[in-house]
Amino acid sequence: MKVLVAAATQAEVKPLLDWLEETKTREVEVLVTGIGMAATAYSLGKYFAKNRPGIAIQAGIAGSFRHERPLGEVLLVTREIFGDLGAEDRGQFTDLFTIGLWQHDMHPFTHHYLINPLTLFPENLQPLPQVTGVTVNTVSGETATIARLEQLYQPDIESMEGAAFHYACLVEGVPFLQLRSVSNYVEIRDKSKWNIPLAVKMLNDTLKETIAGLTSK
Ligand SMILES: O=C(O)c1cccc(C(=O)CC[C@H]2O[C@@H](n3cnc4c(=O)[nH]cnc43)[C@H](O)[C@@H]2O)c1
Repeated sequence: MKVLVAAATQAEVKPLLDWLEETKTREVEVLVTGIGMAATAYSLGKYFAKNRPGIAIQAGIAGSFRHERPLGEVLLVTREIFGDLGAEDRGQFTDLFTIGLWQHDMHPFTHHYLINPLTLFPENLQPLPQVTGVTVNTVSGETATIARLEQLYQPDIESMEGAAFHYACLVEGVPFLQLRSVSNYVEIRDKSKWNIPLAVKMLNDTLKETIAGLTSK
């Protein structure tokens, strides 16, 4: 089966790239989409216009709203939402559903979430915690922003690409998985507390296992 791995940056999937080279795995294509929703949507749209993978896997690091989740933990994001697409109305954020520009159950949304139906689930994938992701253009670092996102959407993690990936795969009918490892907590910004090397290592260990199962390596 042809597997697409989409990542925002090459650094997030470098161990996987090295392993694919070592094992001479040919069924896997890695697409470095760039950071953010616009770059991800453009890159995936262009890719799907010419290619039809059996499964697409988005792999990346993320911030966790849940402080009980240890840094480095790998999560399967099964529900996504756009976190800052809307309008400000007298100091209050209102999303496109509440404004009425989008309907809650319009395709590909299910009650305003982008839900992975998990039509293809690799047998060897360890039972990872299934979580909800919110996707934003700006990494949240203010108490008011964090409280707003938690109150509106009850997210477990935050990324800058997840919802764009779910949207593209759902519209194209491509089975998909979003794997994220926790590199930091969503809190008042302190980059010294992030652990990107650990998150990248754990993410890539899970990615290799998943791909080995899909390609019988
Ligand atoms: O140095 C920075 O300020 C910085 C900010 C965001 C991301 C990075 C990266 O190096 C990785 C890019 C990737 O990371 C995801 N990410 C990680 N933590 C968060 C978060 O708390 N909120 C949103 N996104 C996060 C994101 O998907 C980026 O594409 C460096």
